Amino acid sequence: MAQARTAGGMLLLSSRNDAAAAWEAALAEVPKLAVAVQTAASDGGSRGGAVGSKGVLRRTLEALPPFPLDKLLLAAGHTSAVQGHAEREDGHGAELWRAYLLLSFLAHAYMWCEPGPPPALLPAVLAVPWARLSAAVGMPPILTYATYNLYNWRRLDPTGPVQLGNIVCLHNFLGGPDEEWFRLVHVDIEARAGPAVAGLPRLQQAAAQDDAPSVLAGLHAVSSALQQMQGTLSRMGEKCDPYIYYQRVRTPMSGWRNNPDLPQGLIYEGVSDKPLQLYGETGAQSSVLHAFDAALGVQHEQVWLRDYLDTMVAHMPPPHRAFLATLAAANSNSNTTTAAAEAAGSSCAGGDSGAGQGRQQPAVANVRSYVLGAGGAGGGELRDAYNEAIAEMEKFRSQHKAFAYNYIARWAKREATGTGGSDFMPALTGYRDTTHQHLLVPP
Ligand code: HEM
Repeated sequence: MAQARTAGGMLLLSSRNDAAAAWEAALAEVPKLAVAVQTAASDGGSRGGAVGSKGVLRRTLEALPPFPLDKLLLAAGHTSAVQGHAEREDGHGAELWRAYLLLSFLAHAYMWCEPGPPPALLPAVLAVPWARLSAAVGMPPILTYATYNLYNWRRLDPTGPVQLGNIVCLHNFLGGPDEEWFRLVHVDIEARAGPAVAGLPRLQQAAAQDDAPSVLAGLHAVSSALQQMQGTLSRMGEKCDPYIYYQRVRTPMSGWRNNPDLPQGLIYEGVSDKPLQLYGETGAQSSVLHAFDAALGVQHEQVWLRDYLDTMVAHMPPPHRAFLATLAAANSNSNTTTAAAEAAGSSCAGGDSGAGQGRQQPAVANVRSYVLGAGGAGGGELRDAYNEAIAEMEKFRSQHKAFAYNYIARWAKREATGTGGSDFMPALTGYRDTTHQHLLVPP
């Protein structure tokens, strides 16, 4: 997670020039403009709710000065030197990520924060800089889990922990406790998962070295993280009401692929005459469950389930993708391999960012194969620890599926898709059941 980048980036962009300051001001104003639009509509004002109609929010965004993109891209090299950590972590400057977040929020506000059907075209003033920034940071031009959650929070007490009670969001669409809490629960879950995720390469190395105590420790860390994640998820209802979530919180996260409101997709004016179809923001773009799947050798055999998760990986920051590729590569060979750790070179979760640059990597192995092959009493202990981790992952997926039902499916009048565009109830059942099928039975 990259709090420093986002908070620091906000100041950098605002102070760059008047145009940048105008864009930052618009972002801060989104919740106000969204309410103003709705008030006008209910008063019988300018908003009739017809396709393409424009209220004060859309008009304000269209009137923004050209986004100072070229200056930003030119300055990125200089910024990278200043923001050394951000440059190493993402391969791009903090300011570019800040601008990508800003454009993502404003584009989704333009699309979804006025009542009525969404427009079929995103105007060039938003579409062109958004598309160019997306390319610059290696992400798709759509709101992602990274911009919605991972780079969108700060601590109240900067010396305190990253946990509910000490974190707040930087930006909102409509605002209010339900939206804020929904997002912060995700951030807390990422923080609970972080240490175990960071330990996964070491777990695969321990398997390669036949270091059973370290494999046990790594598996216990995964179980413990998943238990804590369930604890946080169980708190969702404290401040995020299912009905408010369904009616208000979820809409701005939506995309334009497999979305009945935009069946053709969305035209990005000045970018492409053909509509683009892209999935919206979803927890499926968090690397945590993907990483646990990869490290424990959980494979989603059904093509449609696997394809969806693979597509979600393309919505993650490049270092997260590389980290997942590294973990998965260890599974392609049931013997040890060093190539795996060289595949991508850096970790999303605090790993050595200098990895893969000419240094020989420690051998890694498929953890599931290692546990399967371990005999004797030690083998039983390893199998129990592996099964506990799988069982906790199944519990998390089960609990999460219940939330998806309570917060979406039970309110939906027509067949609902998730904000990430999936046919989610069968999909979430499939992910849970596949996890269960990976429990090892005693020989
Ligand atoms: C009220 C709370 C939540 C709801 C309603 C919800 C809804 C959904 C839906 C509908 C999907 C299917 C993909 C899509 O089309 O969007 C999904 C997938 C997913 N969500 Fe959530 N989600 C919630 C909270 C969370 C949280 C807190 C996390 C933690 C990171 C999370 C992680 C995931 C993951 C990992 C997937 C992919 C499926 C899997 O690997 O099992 N979700 N979610």
